[in-house]
Amino acid sequence: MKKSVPSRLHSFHFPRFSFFFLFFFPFCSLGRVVSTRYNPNPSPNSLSLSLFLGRRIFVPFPIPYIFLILYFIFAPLSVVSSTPRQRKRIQFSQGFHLSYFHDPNFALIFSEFSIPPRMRTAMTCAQTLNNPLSSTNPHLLPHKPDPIQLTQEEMKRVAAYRAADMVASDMVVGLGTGSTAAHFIDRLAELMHKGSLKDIIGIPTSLKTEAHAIKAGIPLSTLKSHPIVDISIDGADEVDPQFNLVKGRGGSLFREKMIEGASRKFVVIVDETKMVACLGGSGLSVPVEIVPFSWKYTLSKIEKLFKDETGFSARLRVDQEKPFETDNGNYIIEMFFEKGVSGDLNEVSDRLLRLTGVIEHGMFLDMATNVVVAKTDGSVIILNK
Ligand SMILES: O=C(CO)[C@H](O)[C@H](O)COP(=O)(O)O
Repeated sequence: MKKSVPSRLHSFHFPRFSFFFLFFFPFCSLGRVVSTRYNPNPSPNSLSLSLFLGRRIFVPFPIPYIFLILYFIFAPLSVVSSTPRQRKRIQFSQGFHLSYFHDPNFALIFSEFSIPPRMRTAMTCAQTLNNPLSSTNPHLLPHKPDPIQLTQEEMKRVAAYRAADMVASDMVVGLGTGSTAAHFIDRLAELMHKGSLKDIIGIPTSLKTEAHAIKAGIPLSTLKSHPIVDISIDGADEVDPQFNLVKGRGGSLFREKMIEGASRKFVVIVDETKMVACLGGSGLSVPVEIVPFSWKYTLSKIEKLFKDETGFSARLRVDQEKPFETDNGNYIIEMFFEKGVSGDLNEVSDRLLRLTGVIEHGMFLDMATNVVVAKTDGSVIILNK
């Protein structure tokens, strides 16, 4: 059992001066009785010993009664608190407890009602400090809960849910691919089923997303039927300060770039770990989709293009010892930049796209209109172009 710390704030110790009332009452009241018997104009301070004289006790003089009342309130308590006795304690839930004594003269005697330490601390702080958290006295501080630390998955969900608020009824919505976009699809479906969003049409950016959206009950269409997309919401692997992105580590960069490029608004949803100073700066791959035919030729062309880039390397993406295939039946070349992609990104993009065999690359330049960034503390920042 925790030892409670005595404090004026959390426990009330009854005064120890009740004996004063015990003795003073008879002197006062009987002084009045005696004086009325022997003296037609009695003084209230006359001394008498006849404490229990029936009717005569009801003298119209208030002071003895006040002392009597005070005595009955304080005497038992002061006796207890001034006499060393074994204290008993009843523990209630939530940390409250009641201490008491069993005294032969006064039976059960209430002694102390104690407030739980956590409430006590809060009270202490509330009384002594304007802002308890700014106190320099650690003993007065309430227990500071650890700051929220979201996992990366939780951050992805936070960003996705926030972005779902940007969708309105009757919109054609580009549905991204990846784990962050998957949270968005779940949320979108939830809002549609609740009736908060009506008449949504989704355009999936991959076969995986298509399957997910069908399962979630989102009506789907294609870019052919809906060439203008109101809003696309998708994750990214990297976001630089100009909202340029690296996408496609999930392998869906071609369809993503097409659908997101056809969108009035392209909202990128990321956790804060995806924010980089320059593309490729995370040290992870920048993907390029290429045709499978003579892929080694295309790989060698890419290597030649970046031969002056220190620490550059490129390789074919493999999945279970076989070349990874995109939804379009193509391969992916993964490019690695030791210090990020240098030079003019548009120029780098153009040179890459001119290489025979290259279909598309994962640098999404000047496409995103908004970036929703979830932070580990649970807050969300929305960056608008
Ligand atoms: O571009 C993508 C798929 O092609 C993804 O959006 C990107 O890889 C981010 O994925 P995740 O949300 O799982 O981190």
